[in-house]
Amino acid sequence: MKMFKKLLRQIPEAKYYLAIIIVIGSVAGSLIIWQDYNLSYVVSGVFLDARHMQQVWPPLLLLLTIILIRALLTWGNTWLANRLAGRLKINMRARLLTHIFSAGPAYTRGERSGELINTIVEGVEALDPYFSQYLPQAFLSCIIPVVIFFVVLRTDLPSGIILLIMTPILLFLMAMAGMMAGAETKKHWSALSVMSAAFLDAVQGLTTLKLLGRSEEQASEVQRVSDDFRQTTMRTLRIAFFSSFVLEECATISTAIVAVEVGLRLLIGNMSFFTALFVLLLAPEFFQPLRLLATKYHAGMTGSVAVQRIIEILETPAPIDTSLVIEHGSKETMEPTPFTWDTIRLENISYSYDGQRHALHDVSFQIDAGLKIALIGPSGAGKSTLVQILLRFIDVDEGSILVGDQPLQDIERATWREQVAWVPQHPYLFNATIEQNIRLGCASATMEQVVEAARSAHADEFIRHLPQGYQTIIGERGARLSGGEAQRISLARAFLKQAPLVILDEVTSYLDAENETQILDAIIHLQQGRTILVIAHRLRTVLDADQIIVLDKGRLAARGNHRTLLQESKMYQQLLMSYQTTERMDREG
Ligand SMILES: Nc1ncnc2c1ncn2[C@@H]1O[C@H](COP(=O)(O)OP(=O)(O)OP(=O)(O)O)[C@@H](O)[C@H]1O
Repeated sequence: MKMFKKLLRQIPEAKYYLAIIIVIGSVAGSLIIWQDYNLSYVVSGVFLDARHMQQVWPPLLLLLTIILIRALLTWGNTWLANRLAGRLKINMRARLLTHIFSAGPAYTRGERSGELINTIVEGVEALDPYFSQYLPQAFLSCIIPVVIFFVVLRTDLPSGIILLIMTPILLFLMAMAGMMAGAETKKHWSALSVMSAAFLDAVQGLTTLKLLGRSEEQASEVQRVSDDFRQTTMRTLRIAFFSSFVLEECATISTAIVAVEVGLRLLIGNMSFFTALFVLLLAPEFFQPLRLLATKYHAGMTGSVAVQRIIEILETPAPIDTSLVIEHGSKETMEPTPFTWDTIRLENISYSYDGQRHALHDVSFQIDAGLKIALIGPSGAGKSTLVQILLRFIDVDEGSILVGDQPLQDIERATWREQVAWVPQHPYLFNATIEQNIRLGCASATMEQVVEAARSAHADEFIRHLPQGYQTIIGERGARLSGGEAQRISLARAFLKQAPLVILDEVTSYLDAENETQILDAIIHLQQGRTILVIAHRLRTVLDADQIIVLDKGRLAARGNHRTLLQESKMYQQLLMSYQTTERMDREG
């Protein structure tokens, strides 16, 4: 119930839809009493009181009208429920995606992508039967039987008492079924998430697994989790079918008891035929909502587990700004915002992912506009964390970052990100056309500007040789491009964005000579007139830098230019030696 309230808080309009569905459902459900009343009147009038057609014509007409109204109300309710479910799914998927984008890579790195995808696809899908069937039925099961009970009680006290005795037994059985199904559905959901994650891992890591000769082990792991999933599915379905069967039987027996009691009293002349027939018609209707609820129980349980996970994701603290930023993508314009700065000062910043170990500790340095800063350090030194902070995917725990005189945290994320272009080591390319991929740098750019950016990134030539040029679809993650080509598309995005600060994670993987020359050339071109912060992996980049920042185990180990660091920093000397060795090995193949 708590989760349900939280979900309704996320989607307020669902409340109104649900209220209308429940009101219409209650009216349609209650009309059955009137319908049964008229039916009993007509049947007892014709068979026992030998009434003529003219005498029963008005109640018969009324009966047909009620049946028609009920049919219309039920149809309208189904339409409304499906509409609510459809809107809800679209809304929820958008919210989840926006939230995950907003929480940024620091969040997704700590989660299994397969599990997140499962929640966005399957979890949101499970909201459909939950909202359109289970929830309205759960409410109607509380309303309609109560109304029918009071009508039966007023019409015939003994039958009312039988219903009163049978109801707690039925409710107890439902509660038992609910408890068993609840625990099993949770297991079922987590087995589904584990299976989705395992499949995604296996597909994404296919090349690595094949090369290491481990594909069979991974296949048997996938087989194992699939088997787990099959078993939990079977268990959940067994419970669902069994509980549905028990409830069905209990409702049938209860109706039969009322029928026997009414039949006996009718025989001994203790009851009128009209009352007996009316009570007999109402008794199954009393149990009908609960029976229907039992058939929707499984969908309801799956939905409520999915709701829990969805709320958990949505409640993960995320930055206030929910702008959608993909790599260095700016949202709208190429126009520079009226916002200038000449320095970025990092003052004693610290950050920890888990609240225990510092990924960055007490780091201070300054980035002057127009200069090229190289960031170096051994693996795990905190370079990527620093970049994540500057891209505002995470905020510092301690210390401050001043852009000019303004604290970075006070600048709206979207405004700040318009100032920054990010060229990662492994750029993410979407399964879209080349033009659309470059255009992520600036949505409103003209085609000429896109081509110009591609030309500056030395990408135009190879693009023109592709079958459909700029309109070629490049496959998931740019599967149909080489590493160097993907890198040049990413650089074209950065050119298109025209941001004053470029953050660059230099390519380390081996590129062929032509690709390497073109990329280095493009980077040099990109650096002109801009401030550059580069996670350097090449000797030449380090030597070219105006300032070098050396990080080690999250701390600032040294800073200065090449000449001073060579004399003063042992760490720097060691890093230079390791760069030299790597590059020599690369050259020697
Ligand atoms: N999402 C995360 N959750 C928890 N710890 C993390 C996370 N990302 C990084 N870390 C830890 O923070 C520290 C700094 O990592 P970071 O990725 O910033 O280093 P790096 O210098 O970029 O390393 P590399 O050169 O290998 O990419 C490491 O100890 C790493 O294990």
